[in-house]
Amino acid sequence: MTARYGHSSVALQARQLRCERDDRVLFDGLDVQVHNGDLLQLAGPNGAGKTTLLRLLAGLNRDYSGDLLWHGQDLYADFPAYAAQRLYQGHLAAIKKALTPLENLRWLVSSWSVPDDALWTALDEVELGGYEETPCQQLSAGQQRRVALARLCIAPAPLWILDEPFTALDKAGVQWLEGKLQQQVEAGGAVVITSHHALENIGNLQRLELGSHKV
Ligand SMILES: Nc1ncnc2c1ncn2[C@@H]1O[C@H](COP(=O)(O)OP(=O)(O)OP(=O)(O)O)[C@@H](O)[C@H]1O
Repeated sequence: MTARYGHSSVALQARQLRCERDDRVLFDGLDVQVHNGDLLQLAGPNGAGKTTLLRLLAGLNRDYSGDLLWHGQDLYADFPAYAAQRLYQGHLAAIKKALTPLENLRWLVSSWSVPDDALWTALDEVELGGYEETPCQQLSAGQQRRVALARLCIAPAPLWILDEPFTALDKAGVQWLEGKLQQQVEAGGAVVITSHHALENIGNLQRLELGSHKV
């Protein structure tokens, strides 16, 4: 199929990355390469540094040494341009509970020009048809997660950085999300993900095990 996001070059790269937390070295000398069309799963025990690494890669934390590059350029050389290319979903759904799914989604995709009818279609795709204008505090945990994930349907970001996105999803939701990940890599997009969910069925899977560094 034609790759929406271009040929298979190195998209995101970490070189000799080091990060410490409270005098504990989480990783040191870490080299990571994510190509267009790759799905990189970060693995490792609780506290190994998976979320920390995702936040570094997303540009949400600058407490590191080493290099972080997006298509060969430092992440911070033109950070707004990088931020518009990557979609970050933290381990919490991180939606505003007083707002409706429609209002949340409008805010979540505000970096991109997404017409309102696409928001309705996305909410329908995540089985929230009929709940579009219900305050999110009245939705279940899985439905709230679906609100956050609905942006995967519409945000034209070539890089997805996802922290435990399967949390709270039911079987149908898990299948839907697996399908979205597959579509993203087939379209030449890249995904970096932490998940305890098996992702072996998705193409171009790579795994990076964290947690080998001691104090
Ligand atoms: N803001 C912070 N300040 C100090 N220490 C932190 C901070 N954030 C994380 N840590 C520490 O860094 C280590 C790595 O945390 P992190 O959340 O990256 O691990 P993780 O691999 O994602 O774990 P889990 O599987 O439990 O989600 C932990 O020991 C944690 O206590």
